[in-house]
Amino acid sequence: MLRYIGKSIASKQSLLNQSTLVMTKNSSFCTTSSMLESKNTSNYQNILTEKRGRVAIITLNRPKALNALSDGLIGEINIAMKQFQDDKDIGSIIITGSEKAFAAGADIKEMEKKTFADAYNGDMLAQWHDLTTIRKPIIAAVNGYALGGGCELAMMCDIIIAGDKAVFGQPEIKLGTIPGCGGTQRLIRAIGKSKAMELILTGNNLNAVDAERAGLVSRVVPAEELINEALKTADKIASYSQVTVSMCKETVNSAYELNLREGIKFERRIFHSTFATHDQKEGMNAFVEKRSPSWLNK
Ligand SMILES: C=C(C)C(=O)SCCNC(=O)CCNC(=O)[C@H](O)C(C)(C)COP(=O)(O)OP(=O)(O)OC[C@H]1O[C@@H](n2cnc3c(N)ncnc32)[C@H](O)[C@@H]1OP(=O)(O)O
Repeated sequence: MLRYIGKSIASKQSLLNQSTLVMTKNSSFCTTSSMLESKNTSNYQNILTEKRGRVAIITLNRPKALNALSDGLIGEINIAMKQFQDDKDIGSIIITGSEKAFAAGADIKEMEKKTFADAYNGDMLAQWHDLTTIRKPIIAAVNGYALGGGCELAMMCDIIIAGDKAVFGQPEIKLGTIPGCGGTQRLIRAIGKSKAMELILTGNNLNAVDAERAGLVSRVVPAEELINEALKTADKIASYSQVTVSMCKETVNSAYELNLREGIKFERRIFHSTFATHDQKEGMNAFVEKRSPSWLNK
């Protein structure tokens, strides 16, 4: 499926389509308004975190710098992600920014004076990739600018939902450098070589509608509806068996690494292994008995 419709859409379809029928019957599914809320009380300087029922939300919070992704900000994202990864009550994670900017890229002021030795010896930007080790589904809810590292951060997530004013781009060429956090690799996989090459070589931006048409984002919603729409999707995913959701995410992501034959075989083996879980028995039995499933591996 990934090879036909792109990762952002494939992840969403794969994770959502498991059982629409079951979801409509599932009493544990809660609407965003009825979900328990708990706001962040920790000492983060650059992000806010909160829980809404089984969904965690990380909000980038450097408004004066348009959420430029400083080392400190990325470090805090990694700490929060790890905490939510370990939190059994959380089933999916949303990462978002402000109405003006998801993130305007890596922090240029922080990078400006670095030498090659600083960059190389410090393995600059390497810590960003920690995000890709998180096994719970991550939705990037993007309003405003997602440029450079901001676009790359969104592409590291599993699903991108865009507000209608969102703007994507890889403007590094204008700064005398190149994308350094997966942009040259992930963008080409998301939208194909010609479009990716044009964006990266010109530094031009892509608006939300064009980003959806190109397959970079799974859907576009009115800017003011972005968080609610992302929450509905995240909440639905979080209501399924967590072990199955993680298997699903891992299998979809394997299409990035494997050729078709290996990928199909890997998928079949993971599919087989779902038959070792309680939740496969429960899900199928609930369908047969016309009742809502009660997942064990929440
Ligand atoms: C991984 C890598 C290598 C990278 O990501 S490199 C960075 C790629 N990103 C970019 O090149 C985008 C840089 N930003 C911009 O082009 C413009 O800020 C935008 C996004 C078009 C918005 O323009 P405006 O609305 O006019 O806002 P603008 O006044 O430029 O920005 C507001 C503040 O945010 C700061 N800012 C914006 N993007 C920043 C960034 N990437 N790094 C550091 N500061 C940034 C900007 O310097 C300004 O600060 P100050 O008020 O102290 O001057």
